[in-house]
Amino acid sequence: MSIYDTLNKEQKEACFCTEGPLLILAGAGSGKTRVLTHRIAYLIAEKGVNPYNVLAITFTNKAAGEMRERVDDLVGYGSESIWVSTFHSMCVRILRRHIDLLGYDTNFTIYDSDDQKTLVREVCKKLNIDTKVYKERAIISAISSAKNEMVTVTKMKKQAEGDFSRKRIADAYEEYEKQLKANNALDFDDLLFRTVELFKFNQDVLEYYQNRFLYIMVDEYQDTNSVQFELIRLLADKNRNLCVVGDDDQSIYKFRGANIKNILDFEKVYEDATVIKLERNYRSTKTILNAANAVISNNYGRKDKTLWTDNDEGEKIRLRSFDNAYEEAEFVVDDIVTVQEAGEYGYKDSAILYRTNAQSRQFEERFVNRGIPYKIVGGVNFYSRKEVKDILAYLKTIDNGRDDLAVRRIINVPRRGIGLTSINRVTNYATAKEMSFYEALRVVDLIPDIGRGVGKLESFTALIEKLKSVQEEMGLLDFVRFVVDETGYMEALALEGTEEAKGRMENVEELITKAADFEEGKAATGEPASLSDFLEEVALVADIDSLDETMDYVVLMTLHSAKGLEFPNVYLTGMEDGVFPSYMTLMDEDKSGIEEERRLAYVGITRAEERLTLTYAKKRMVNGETRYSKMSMFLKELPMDLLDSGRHFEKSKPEKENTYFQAKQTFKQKAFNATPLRNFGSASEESDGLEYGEGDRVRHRKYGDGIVKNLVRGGRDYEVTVEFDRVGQKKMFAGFAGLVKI
Ligand SMILES: Nc1ncnc2c1ncn2[C@@H]1O[C@H](COP(=O)(O)OP(=O)(O)OP(=O)(O)O)[C@@H](O)[C@H]1O
Ligand SMILES: [Mg+2]
Repeated sequence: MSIYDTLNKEQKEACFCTEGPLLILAGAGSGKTRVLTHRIAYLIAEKGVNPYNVLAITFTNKAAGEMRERVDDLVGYGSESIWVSTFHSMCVRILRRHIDLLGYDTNFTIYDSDDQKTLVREVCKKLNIDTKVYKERAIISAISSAKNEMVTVTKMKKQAEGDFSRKRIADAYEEYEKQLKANNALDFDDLLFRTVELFKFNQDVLEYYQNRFLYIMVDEYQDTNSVQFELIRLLADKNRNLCVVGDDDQSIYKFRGANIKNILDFEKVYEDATVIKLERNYRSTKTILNAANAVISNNYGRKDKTLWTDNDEGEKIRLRSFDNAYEEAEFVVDDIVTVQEAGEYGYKDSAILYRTNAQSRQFEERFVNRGIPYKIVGGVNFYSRKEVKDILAYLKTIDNGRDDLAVRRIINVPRRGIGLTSINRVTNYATAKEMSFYEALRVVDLIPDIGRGVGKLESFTALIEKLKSVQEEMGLLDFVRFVVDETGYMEALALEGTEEAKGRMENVEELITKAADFEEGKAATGEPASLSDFLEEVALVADIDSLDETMDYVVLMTLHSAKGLEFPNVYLTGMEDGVFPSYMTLMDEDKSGIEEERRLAYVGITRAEERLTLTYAKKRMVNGETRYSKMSMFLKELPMDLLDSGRHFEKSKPEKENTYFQAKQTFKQKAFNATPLRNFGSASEESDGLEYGEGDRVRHRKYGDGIVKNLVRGGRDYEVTVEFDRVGQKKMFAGFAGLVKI
């Protein structure tokens, strides 16, 4: 039996159609991603294509990793030489090699949205732009849209002629670009835009990549934007072996410039394109699929598609209403526990989906109280936390002294008595002399009015220089540790002694663990782990990438993050008009907003394999205000015969009330007993939350086996000391360590 026998007729056709442009247009769960994987395998194993000549683009780094693994399973060799990556990672890789052609250093820094905000604030200050009139967020989004549409500063200025407020935005864009360049930094949108520029103005570089990428594949094509399309078009121009897969019904990133036209017009751009439709869904029960089809059929202007499945009818979809968000969360968490205890679905089989990140809190609190392992994807991204950004700013300063934002961020963190006046003087001097902030610091004694601050500034520079000088001699992990110690960062947190400071220390530890992982990963491929590479990886990890299927935890995330994923048991929560669809889209005259929300509902419903629960609350706090809402219009679009809406009527019966009351009591009892460990999976329901004790042998995913020497209870967690067989003694927080008794 060959590996392709597991594909149906249309899937096989798509898999074997390797030459020329190909559009695979198909609904959710029809095996698009699976076909891509098999197609790569086919190219390599059957057509003898060198893996080096294959480029596959996925939506997340995690999906890229999975695709590579699957190809490896299928073919058994070569998967490491395929370029499987997100658009952003691909562009970083290309720019690191060639961006000097555009006048940047190849060790450029990547700015995230926080850095962008800081920069825009500075730009507004410099240009005297009133941020009450021109909101920072609006400026950022105008710049971002411009870049996604490949509108340069010059072009925007031209477009803005005669329009004062657009001209102000264009001015801001210009200054923003100037500062980015001066900082040798790129924002996320630049990664794509600059790569397109690189290709457009350097024919030989473009040709090099055209000759390399003989076969190009793009997953989740419906969410590509103009600049991404241009990039693909340029790369595929010579060989035209371009295969894109997508579902116009799942286009949900319009707010990030995704252009649904890219998929709808594919056949116009590539007139000779083969189009293959996949109509059989392998993921969901008939009931779930029918519900999804019913909802999406309310959208206009879709490509006609029918999706069917041979799977079972399955359970009815449960619809539940609640008086408030508190009860909603209680029900969902309770239900997850019930099916887990009944042995029906493990924690990791259950996913809670919602429209906005803020909705996670209610669920999170209940999970913490009851000691149930869970993981929030999104929300406050680990890498957006202050302490993590601080340490990264140190590393950036060491790696690329030209990143002024990074240097200014940590010059007085921890406190060194360097005041704003001194910092401003250095900034002014740097601007006047057209040098970077750090360069100015290195010649600080030349700054005329610097005054008494000079000594402190000099010792800061001395510290950085010292760190730079030892960097070469140390491995990445040791170096990051050294930075954390030498800068006094951890010590300052330890001195604070608060719960919050302790949480921050844990996050710094987690960053160190990340460095260890990174070093190990590189070691496995025989490459050195450089600081620049590490910073690059960190800059690009989307939160979804941290999802680890081997861990048994409930996953919580927004509908946007859930794209491409599947779970046996799914809860779609907050199904209220004003929440989902969002208030903004409801108010809008233009119905395209509602249609986009409806596609999001379609994405949500089609994540479920077997069991789907839809919930809504009549009352909920939104932005600090109590809001009363009606059930979502999308719920009304569901055929009644697919729904089981029974139980919420029962709920008003006194008997049921009692059960509720009792259940609440038990929760309280448990909450009192449980140790609120963090959401890293090692929490259990026992009062101490740990399955090992002193003297036990345990296993750590990085350090291997060892023996527990000591366990000290801290405020939120245990500090465990383990003597590892391989690496000696290590101290760690239980909630992070993921130690398993052996
Ligand atoms: N021919 C097949 N035989 C058995 N299982 C299949 C087949 N094709 C796809 N599947 C399974 O169906 C599920 C959905 O497949 P996949 O994720 O590739 O769909 P998709 O079209 O990419 O979905 P989405 O639109 O959500 O991204 C997966 O679990 C996959 O393994
Ligand atoms: Mg997919």
